[in-house]
Amino acid sequence: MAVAAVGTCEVPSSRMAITMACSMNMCQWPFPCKLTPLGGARSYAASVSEFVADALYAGMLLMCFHSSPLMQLILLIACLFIFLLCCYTTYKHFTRISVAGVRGPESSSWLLGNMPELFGGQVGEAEFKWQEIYGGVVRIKASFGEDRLLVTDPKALQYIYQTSGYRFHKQPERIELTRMIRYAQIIPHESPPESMLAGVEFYGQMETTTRDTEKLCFQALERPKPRPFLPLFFSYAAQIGAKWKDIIGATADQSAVLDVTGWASRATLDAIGEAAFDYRFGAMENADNIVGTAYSNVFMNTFGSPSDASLLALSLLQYLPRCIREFLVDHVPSQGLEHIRYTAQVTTTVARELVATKSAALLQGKGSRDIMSLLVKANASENEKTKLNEDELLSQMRTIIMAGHETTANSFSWAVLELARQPKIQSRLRSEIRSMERMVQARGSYEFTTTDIESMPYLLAVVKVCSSRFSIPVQLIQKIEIGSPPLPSRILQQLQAKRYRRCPPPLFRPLTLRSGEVITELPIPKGMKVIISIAAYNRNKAPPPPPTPPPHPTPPVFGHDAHIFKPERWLDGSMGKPEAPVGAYANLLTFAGGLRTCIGWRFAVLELQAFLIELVSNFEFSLTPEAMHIRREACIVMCPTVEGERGKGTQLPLRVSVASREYD
Ligand code: HEM
Repeated sequence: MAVAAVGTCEVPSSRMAITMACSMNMCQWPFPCKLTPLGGARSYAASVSEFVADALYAGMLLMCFHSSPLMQLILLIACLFIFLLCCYTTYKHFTRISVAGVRGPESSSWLLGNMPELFGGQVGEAEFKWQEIYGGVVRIKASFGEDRLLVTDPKALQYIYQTSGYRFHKQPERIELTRMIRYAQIIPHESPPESMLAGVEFYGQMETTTRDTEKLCFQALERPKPRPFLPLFFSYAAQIGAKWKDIIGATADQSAVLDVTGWASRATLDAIGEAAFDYRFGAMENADNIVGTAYSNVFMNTFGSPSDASLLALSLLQYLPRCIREFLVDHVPSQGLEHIRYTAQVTTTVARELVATKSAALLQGKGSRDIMSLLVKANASENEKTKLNEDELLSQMRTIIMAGHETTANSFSWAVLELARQPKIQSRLRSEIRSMERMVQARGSYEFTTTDIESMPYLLAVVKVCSSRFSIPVQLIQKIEIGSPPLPSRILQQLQAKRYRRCPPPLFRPLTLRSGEVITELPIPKGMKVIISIAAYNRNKAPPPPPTPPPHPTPPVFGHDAHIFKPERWLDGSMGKPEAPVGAYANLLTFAGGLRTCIGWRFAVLELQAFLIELVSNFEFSLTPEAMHIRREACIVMCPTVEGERGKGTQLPLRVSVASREYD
């Protein structure tokens, strides 16, 4: 063994032999091998033996050269100390839960790991490939040789989102970026702990508090009666339609190339403003309005096509104390960060105006029931527990605008792109919409109700497949296992009553380790960062786990043809009842799941349905030469860009013409 050879003149050659054996994958060390920072398949054994051998060898040489007995004693103690320290770290290494045995891609860079592949390519490119080769849990490398788990296994995701949702929080470096949108003004009021993990717990607490505020927003979004959103969505879709008809009417061939994403973005900004805050941003009337302009391309500029330097900078953030992290994110001169800071400033100004107006209305007893009015009411509450401070109010507004407008706009754009690529699906959808229109008109109305929409199976299937499974707006979510969660005592009591234990997450599909061993449960160590790939889960082909005896065989996740765009999947009964349901909507992870489910998911789905009904009924979409080269740009929200024209930002140029009603 490496350590046994220490102390003889054979040390260097024995060490070299072990290192060579390891680098040639010949290492006979009985424990799972870990990639060392320098890359290549060198084992942990080699690294430790190399370090111990170097240290002891140097110590012994020094001892030989020093004649003073005191110096020799000190060196002996130092050598002993190093030896014991190495024994301890080796013991810890092999007794703590390790993910080193999980298979994953090699990384060519110790500095950046697999991050450039994950974030530099188009959405899903890397994850689809890794999922196909390695299965539902993949070990990938982050910067400085750090292991991360990329998870797409449904049962492991159930564990992360549902069973142990409180243990998984946002990562510090990602939180910094979220803070730009949401927390910027709240943090100075708190005095959080300094350590990295404690910092995460602090944010965890903040996340828990914020989720309480979100509940309030959720109530406002989920109440269908006081603010009926459907007519509002139809009216904004109709506004787009009217503008398009004007543009098309002025062309010689009665068709025009239009940037569908740009139009959808303006309409969804106005819709969220009116629905959530009872506020008119006026983006549809004025393309140059200040809020719309501030938000335009913000995701693309801030997160799109990250350079190696920015990936490295983002990784380094996690090792810095919180105050330095914040200072850097708030002040570093970078085009992307400056854009997002500007967006936050603009929204804060509008939010302040809004708070003043709503507070005045509340004082006069004219309080409305939109989200902002509910939040302002909570702000004015006598009850210290439910009281919100003004900063939190403003941050909620920023979050809702950011989370609730670009996501839906992009979702709609991807749906329309797929329809342009698949004219048969587009006409079948149009026929269903028009036949429902006739039924609505037959009862003397012009407005679709939610019940009408619910009885349009093809539309429901298209929304599920186009904009949720196939072209997901949010690519991935990163979480960190924080160990004991900072829970409110009420929830802790509930968990204790249920004898809450920490069990390893089970796996839907058994996982083959590097050693060839097959496991059905995978322990996730404390501090481990997991990456939940929404894109890859939504196209998970995993077959049912064996054995699946009749009469109730377990259905696969999305089947062997998961990469094929096929709305019929939801109509022919092939989806079955999922064995491990994960997300809130159609067993998809598009809107996350469990404790972290998007608060606006019903709102978003309804808005998408209304936009599709109105615009597909009236217009025909076809591909342009540029639309043949659309990139699925990975910038938190998946944005469309044109290959070779990424400098122009988000765009989806499609040919739009008025759909004929001749054969109706
Ligand atoms: C197609 C549209 C949408 C998609 C795909 C989507 C997706 C998501 C996802 C995946 C998350 C979880 C993020 C995480 O765990 O870190 C989330 C959170 C959230 N969503 Fe949505 N969402 C959409 C529309 C909306 C709308 C319309 C609203 C508001 C009206 C909204 C408000 C929120 C909020 C407030 C959060 C929590 C943000 C946070 O914790 O930082 N979303 N959404």
